[in-house]
Amino acid sequence: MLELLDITKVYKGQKRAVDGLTLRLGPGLLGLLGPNGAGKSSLLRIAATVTRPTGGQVRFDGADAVARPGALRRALGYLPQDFGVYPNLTAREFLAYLAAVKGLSSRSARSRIDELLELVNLTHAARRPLGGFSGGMLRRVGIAQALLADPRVVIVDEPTAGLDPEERVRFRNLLSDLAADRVVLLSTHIVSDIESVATRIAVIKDGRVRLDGRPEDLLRTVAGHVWEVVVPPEAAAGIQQRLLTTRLVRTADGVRLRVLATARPLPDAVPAPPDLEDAYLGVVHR
Ligand SMILES: Nc1ncnc2c1ncn2[C@@H]1O[C@H](COP(=O)(O)OP(=O)(O)OP(=O)(O)O)[C@@H](O)[C@H]1O
Repeated sequence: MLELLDITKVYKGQKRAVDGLTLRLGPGLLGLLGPNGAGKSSLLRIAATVTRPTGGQVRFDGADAVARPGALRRALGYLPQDFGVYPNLTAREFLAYLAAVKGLSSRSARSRIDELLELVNLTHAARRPLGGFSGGMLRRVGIAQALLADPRVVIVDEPTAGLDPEERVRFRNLLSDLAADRVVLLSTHIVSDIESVATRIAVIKDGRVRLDGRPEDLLRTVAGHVWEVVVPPEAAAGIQQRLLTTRLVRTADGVRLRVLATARPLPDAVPAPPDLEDAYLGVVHR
């Protein structure tokens, strides 16, 4: 449905932010996972037709969405990373304004806005100016505006930044529901944001796809390579320098390290079942 084909993006005087990247998206939630600066936001801005790629094609239902972005824009809900609001408008006024921009009739906008305010848990704050909203509340307004026109394609850039744990869970579930019959593309550098909801994960680094598959494909890349070991606190730093450490927990007995290694890295190390965090770090540092 939405195809990003051999996309490159070069900003003036910079290295390639996106470097020949291809993703073909159908219904489901694709989690775009990558460290800071990997090129996630650049790619999402291109997919949302906000920025033009330096090279490559964006195709929506087979048609060129760079030359003629109208069809994709009408089908799109987009939450950019740096989402801005008008501080003097109330949540309801702001959403009504954006609904008008998107061409929704005022009657259907009104009921849709009620529904969305409820969905993002902001009904109680609907009549308050956005200037007084917390970061998490503003993020939820951003999510609501992305869903205004009942989009077929939902693109959200680091949507859980600033949300508290309860809001994160709520939001994960919401996106998972949406993805049942829509294209949902979500970028994050936090593995737990997409754990258990992504049907597909693309790990990107330096503007390239390092792995693209189901969560179980990602897990398979480190099967048999995850180890846990408890070491005295004074030994932990040295091991961390030598081995890729995916977790460190201080316990009463010492420091419990989780490390990636192709063979048993220390005599006391025991094998552990891999999780997505191990697999992601393994792919990024490979
Ligand atoms: N408008 C811009 N002008 C110049 N360089 C840019 C611009 N936007 C991004 N870059 C550069 O492109 C590279 C990729 O950035 P991008 O924001 O796409 O990555 P990201 O994976 O989204 O990272 P983050 O999670 O930090 O937002 C970085 O080196 C960044 O400095």
